[in-house]
Amino acid sequence: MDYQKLVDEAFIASENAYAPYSSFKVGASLLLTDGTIIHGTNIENAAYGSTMCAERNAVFQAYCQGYRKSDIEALAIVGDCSPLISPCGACRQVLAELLDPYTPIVLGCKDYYEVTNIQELLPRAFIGESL
Ligand SMILES: O=c1ccn([C@H]2C[C@H](O)[C@@H](CO)O2)c(=O)[nH]1
Ligand SMILES: [Zn+2]
Repeated sequence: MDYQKLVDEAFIASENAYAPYSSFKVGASLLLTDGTIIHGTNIENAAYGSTMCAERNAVFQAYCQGYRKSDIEALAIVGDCSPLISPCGACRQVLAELLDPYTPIVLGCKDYYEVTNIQELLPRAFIGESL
């Protein structure tokens, strides 16, 4: 899999970020098994808590289009930060439910990336099977 291409796609996505409050533009890109790439960006709000993160927007968009976790090959998340962006707790909780545990998650910045997964980012997650 071409992780660098997915990182590049996430940076393209970040150009559409709506981040007037933090000025911190985040981009996400999802590669699906049928080759489709879905973008997400952070969308902020004057009521700060109503902000939505880039990676949740991307995964929610995939689900809105009818895709499910088995259709998701990889997720990239990028931001202009050093060394790497790190998804917030709310996103980790959502990704634990909507991605397979070992689906590659690529965390990127301008010239460096690392590949992880949600099992590593949120071990022992609370998931629906616990209910
Ligand atoms: O993984 C992350 C981390 C932060 N943000 C956004 C939320 C907010 O708009 C801005 C600053 O926290 O960055 C994301 O979209 N994804
Ligand atoms: Zn988040």
